[in-house]
Amino acid sequence: MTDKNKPDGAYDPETEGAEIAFSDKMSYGDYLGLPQILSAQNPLSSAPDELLFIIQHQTSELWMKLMLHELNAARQAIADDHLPQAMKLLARVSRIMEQLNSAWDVLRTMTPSDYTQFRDDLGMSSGFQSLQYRLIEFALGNRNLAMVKPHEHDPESVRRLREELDRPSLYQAVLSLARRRGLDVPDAVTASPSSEPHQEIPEIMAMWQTVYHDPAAHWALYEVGEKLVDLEDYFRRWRFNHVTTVERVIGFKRGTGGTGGVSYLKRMLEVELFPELWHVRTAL
Ligand code: HEM
Ligand SMILES: N[C@@H](CC(=O)c1ccccc1NC=O)C(=O)O
Repeated sequence: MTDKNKPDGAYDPETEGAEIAFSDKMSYGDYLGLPQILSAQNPLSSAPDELLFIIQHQTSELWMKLMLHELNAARQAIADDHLPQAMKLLARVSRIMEQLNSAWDVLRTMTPSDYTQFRDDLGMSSGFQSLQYRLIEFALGNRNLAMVKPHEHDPESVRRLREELDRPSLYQAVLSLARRRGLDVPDAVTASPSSEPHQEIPEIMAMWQTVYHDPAAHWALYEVGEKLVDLEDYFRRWRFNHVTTVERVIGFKRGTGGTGGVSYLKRMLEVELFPELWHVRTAL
């Protein structure tokens, strides 16, 4: 731009020393891969709200990517007995869940009339087929081999899901920690990675009772236990926000993924990731 085009007093980045020549240097957009990210919104209809719908899902998937990264790091830190690091990472996971939960407030502004303009274009695609969501559930301990099936068209997704099922869940990592700290955890609970949802086990309930009866004597486990309750609390809020938004937008229609829709999502509200940590409260 020539000087005569510059209004008096306007900020001139060049004279202030700001770099302006990026043909041979890495710029903001280069580093962040923005050309790829910002060209990945491809609405199938001319409905005004389809862009909202796409961006809502894409941003959720980005936060889920970070959540998986932090959850895996937390699980490793627990296995390595690096408790302060694990606590920091789990606190971050809860903040990420808060981001995911707040995002529903944007999508809630979409009415049934807005959504029905493009719902048919979605075909049979559905969040039910979200690989990262399933990996998160598996990592936390809500494991179910049947949920791998919708990914069978994609060998890389199946590989990642199976790899996850071959690792101890976050909850199993915590229970192994409890055993290392001298608490009574039956061998069978942590002997091999589980491929089924965790069911309440009386011995684990007794173990948490010991911890919660005397927090000072078992401080590390007490802190980890509360972090898990925090995490599940946020997770439940996500499920609740989802089912409420779904009922608001499609009522009791079947889902595009083929489930009963709201009836399926309500059933998922009953899932308990860390059942003993909730049930121990009644016994205190
Ligand atoms: C208007 C918005 C939405 C509607 C109407 C909707 C509807 C549904 C329905 C009916 C299901 C059950 C599966 C099926 O049969 O399709 C489902 C599952 C799912 N949706 Fe959504 N959804 C919406 C937004 C979102 C958003 C923003 C996300 C974030 C990524 C999301 C993620 C998921 C996931 C992960 C599942 C599987 C849940 C599970 O198996 O427990 N959905 N959705
Ligand atoms: N299952 C939704 C469709 C839906 O919401 C969706 C479709 C494609 C990609 C992500 C979606 N989000 C959550 O399920 C429905 O039945 O309307």
